[in-house]
Amino acid sequence: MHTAQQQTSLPKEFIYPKEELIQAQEELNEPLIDLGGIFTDNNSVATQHVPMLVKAACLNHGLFQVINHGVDSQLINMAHAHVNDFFKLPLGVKLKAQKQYGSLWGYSSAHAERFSSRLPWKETLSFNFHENSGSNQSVVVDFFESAFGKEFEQMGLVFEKYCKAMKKLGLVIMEILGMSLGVEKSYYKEFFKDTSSIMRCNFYPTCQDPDLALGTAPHCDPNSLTILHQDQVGGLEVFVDSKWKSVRPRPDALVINIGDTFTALSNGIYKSCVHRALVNRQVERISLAFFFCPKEDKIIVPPQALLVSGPRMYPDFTWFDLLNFTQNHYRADRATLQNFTLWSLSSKFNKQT
Ligand SMILES: C=C1C[C@]23C[C@H]1CC[C@H]2[C@]1(C)CCC[C@@](C)(C(=O)O)[C@H]1[C@@H]3C(=O)O
Ligand SMILES: O=C(O)CCC(=O)C(=O)O
Ligand SMILES: [Fe+2]
Repeated sequence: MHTAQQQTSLPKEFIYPKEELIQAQEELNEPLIDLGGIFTDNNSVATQHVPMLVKAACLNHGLFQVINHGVDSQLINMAHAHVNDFFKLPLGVKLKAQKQYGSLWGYSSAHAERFSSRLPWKETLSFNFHENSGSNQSVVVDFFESAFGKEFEQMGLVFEKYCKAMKKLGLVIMEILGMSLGVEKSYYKEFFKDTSSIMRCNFYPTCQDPDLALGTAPHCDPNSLTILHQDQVGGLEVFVDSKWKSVRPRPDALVINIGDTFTALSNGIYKSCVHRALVNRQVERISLAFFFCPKEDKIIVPPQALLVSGPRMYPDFTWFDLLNFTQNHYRADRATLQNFTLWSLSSKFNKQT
């Protein structure tokens, strides 16, 4: 048990073991990648330099930042302003969309509906994003209006636009990732064109004892790619070379990290980034995470070009299977993909016998 436990007013559900709380002493030296001017007239990536930088980061730790990414800075600011206003609303309003056990959508305070220890010091608002072919109906506006009422239409419209911009950028990154791995340029871009993704707004309140709690515990994102915008407070850290390193907030940049599903799609070549978020005593923090995911029923298979030099590292699975694992069987952490692999192999084995 933590020795400081008796001297803190922090509820014990929020206290993490001492060894998980060692703070970063240095900044991550991730590449800051300029996406300005890398496209040809038909919107295709026309430089080898960017894929080379991306490759180095993804072989090493799985995180890089991009600038001149094409997402309107006003849109990002509006998204942050709406999120700030949302989390300042009375609890009763936020609870209109209370996240239910077994669902990913809605408002959650500390994931207390799911877990009872190592609770994260955060509130979250999560919703689904996909583009309905043939329909003008926006899933995002629908979510806000049906959860909170017509007054939330504007927030829904801002986030609809934000998610569309994230999807567009996600597809560009997929092209860059394909080039960097030496596979056919359009392979991953095609694979993800019908993505159904998860948008999550994270709000980290100030914490009376930030040395005992975590905003988000160490984990790899189970999805394929995460595009994150953090405010200027700081708190995001990456585990690399057996040390925690902080990721410097840059207002004009988006943080991109590789998730477990992309690790599987690259046959284990690219690292899913181990990261966490700290909290602090002085100032609350907001981050906007767009979890870029494959369509739920698509089989995750690496391209043939990555299979010539060695065996398959992971079994066939779908995003539906891995998502279900993280929501119903296992709390996502740094070993999700490894444990999912063991679990799915043993459940297939059990089905056969
Ligand atoms: C599929 C998902 C599970 C989580 C939300 C999305 C993508 C990231 C995952 C998460 C953020 C990883 C850390 C643990 C987690 C429980 C959290 O702190 O929010 C994870 C999400 C979740 O299961 O809700
Ligand atoms: O808030 C952050 O900086 C990171 C959040 C995160 O890792 C997540 O939501 O998956
Ligand atoms: Fe994450």
